[in-house]
Amino acid sequence: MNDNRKIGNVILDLQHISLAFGGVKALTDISFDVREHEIRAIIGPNGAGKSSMLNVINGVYRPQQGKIIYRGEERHDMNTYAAAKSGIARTFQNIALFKGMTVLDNIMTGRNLKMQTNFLLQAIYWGPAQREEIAHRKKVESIIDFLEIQHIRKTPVSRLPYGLQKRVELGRALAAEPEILLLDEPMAGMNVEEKQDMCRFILDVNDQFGTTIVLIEHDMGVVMDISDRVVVLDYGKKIGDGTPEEVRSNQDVINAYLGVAH
Ligand SMILES: Nc1ncnc2c1ncn2[C@@H]1O[C@H](COP(=O)(O)OP(=O)(O)OP(=O)(O)O)[C@@H](O)[C@H]1O
Repeated sequence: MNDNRKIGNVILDLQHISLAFGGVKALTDISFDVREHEIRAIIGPNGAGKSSMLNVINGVYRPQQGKIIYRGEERHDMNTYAAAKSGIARTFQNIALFKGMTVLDNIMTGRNLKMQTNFLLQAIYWGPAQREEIAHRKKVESIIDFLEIQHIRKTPVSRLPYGLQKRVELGRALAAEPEILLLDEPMAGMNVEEKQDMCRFILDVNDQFGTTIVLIEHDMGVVMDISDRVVVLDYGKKIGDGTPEEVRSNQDVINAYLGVAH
């Protein structure tokens, strides 16, 4: 096992998070933490609040109650830009790529936050801007190699099968060199072979780059196989939290998945 894989201290601590949309309580008093380098899954039946939780973490929604401690500091006034700038990248349930652009250019857009020179500076100081561009290209090419998509680097995304589009989306998130990678249903709609590939890449990202991963996934086999710890939501409340074995034997979790009335 690679040294990067050693699970470290708490990097993200969510304390008593509550979020409501008008009268709909999407999240009620949810607390859990995420440790450095771990793979942390959020599971739960439809409408349980999983996406809302991810949206709170990356600043799309601001909870009405609760605290978010990231790297030891309480986060205030978070928005998606600030979250991305602070090292939190994400992929979406529905692919959000520029369909007409090539794989290479899509992944390059993931470097935006890392770019120092703006357009004016690029015009005046062509040399440094060009050096920066070369460095970004190198990074993007290394991600393309890592994800084994060299053969499609110049292909427009719209021409790719679904599984490969999901891989490109992962590539774009990785281009930001995130500390925490949020994956919203990374295997949704995939066939068995595509799922196996995606599992391998997620484990490799975690292992080789040491990236902390928080993922929502409906495929229980996958979740139990690759996660270090799992938090379970149901109707916006936390009903379980622990290792896959602990969660699997938790009666509240079993009831929620079997649809037992509360
Ligand atoms: N923008 C919104 N406006 C109003 N209600 C919302 C909004 N987003 C989510 N909700 C509601 O909050 C609750 C939790 O939804 P959320 O999408 O977080 O669940 P989920 O566990 O991700 O579900 P799924 O597995 O179906 O994607 C649901 O009742 C949903 O209808």
